[in-house]
Amino acid sequence: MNEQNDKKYFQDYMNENVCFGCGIHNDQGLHIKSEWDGEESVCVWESEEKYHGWSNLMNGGVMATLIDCHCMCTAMAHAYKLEGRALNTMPEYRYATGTLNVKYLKPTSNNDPVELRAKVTEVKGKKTVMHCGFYSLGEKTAEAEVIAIRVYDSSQDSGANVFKS
Ligand SMILES: CCCCCCCCCCCCCC(=O)SCCNC(=O)CCNC(=O)[C@H](O)C(C)(C)COP(=O)(O)OP(=O)(O)OC[C@H]1O[C@@H](n2cnc3c(N)ncnc32)[C@H](O)[C@@H]1OP(=O)(O)O
Repeated sequence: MNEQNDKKYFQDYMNENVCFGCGIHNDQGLHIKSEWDGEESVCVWESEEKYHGWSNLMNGGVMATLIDCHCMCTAMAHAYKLEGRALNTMPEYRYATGTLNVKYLKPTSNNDPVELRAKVTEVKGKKTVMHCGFYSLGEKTAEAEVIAIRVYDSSQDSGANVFKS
């Protein structure tokens, strides 16, 4: 078996995740894959024709979704890391977007893979603040300030929690 096929990403540990951007259980989704590169989390993603904005440029909403999901998954992985435990351990945490502030700096080509690099800048209680750079051919074409809020903790009663499903 190809070594690449054995590789696991943050999203592979998110049970029951049907999210359009990061869910492994969404057949129509973007299927982003995030992993650590030192203190930063990295996601490389290739566009398809259905995600075009202009014929040669990426759609800005799709870019925002990539940033959003990469950062929510990064917040989750970072929380586990802070607790010194692996992603396949309990309790499970999930994060939702509180704030997503994207600045589009330059047009982004559809034709080449894009790279997202996120870094956690602050953790306070259930809030994780991140900066995310969005790169095309090594050039930064967008950047974002993102705030994730922990909305699910499997060790707590989730009876009335809408984020459980
Ligand atoms: C097992 C499960 C399976 C499912 C897997 C699914 C995985 C899916 C992954 C999907 C990924 C895709 C991603 C998606 O698409 S997620 C979908 C889009 N996002 C939402 O729907 C979120 C809707 N909003 C809410 O539910 C609540 O307002 C949230 C959860 C955001 C806050 O909640 P709550 O009201 O309880 O919070 P708190 O009052 O205790 O405040 C706590 C701290 O947070 C600070 N704060 C509060 N609000 C905001 C804000 N908007 N921006 C910045 N900061 C905010 C606040 O000042 C305080 O900080 P500090 O004062 O202490 O410093």
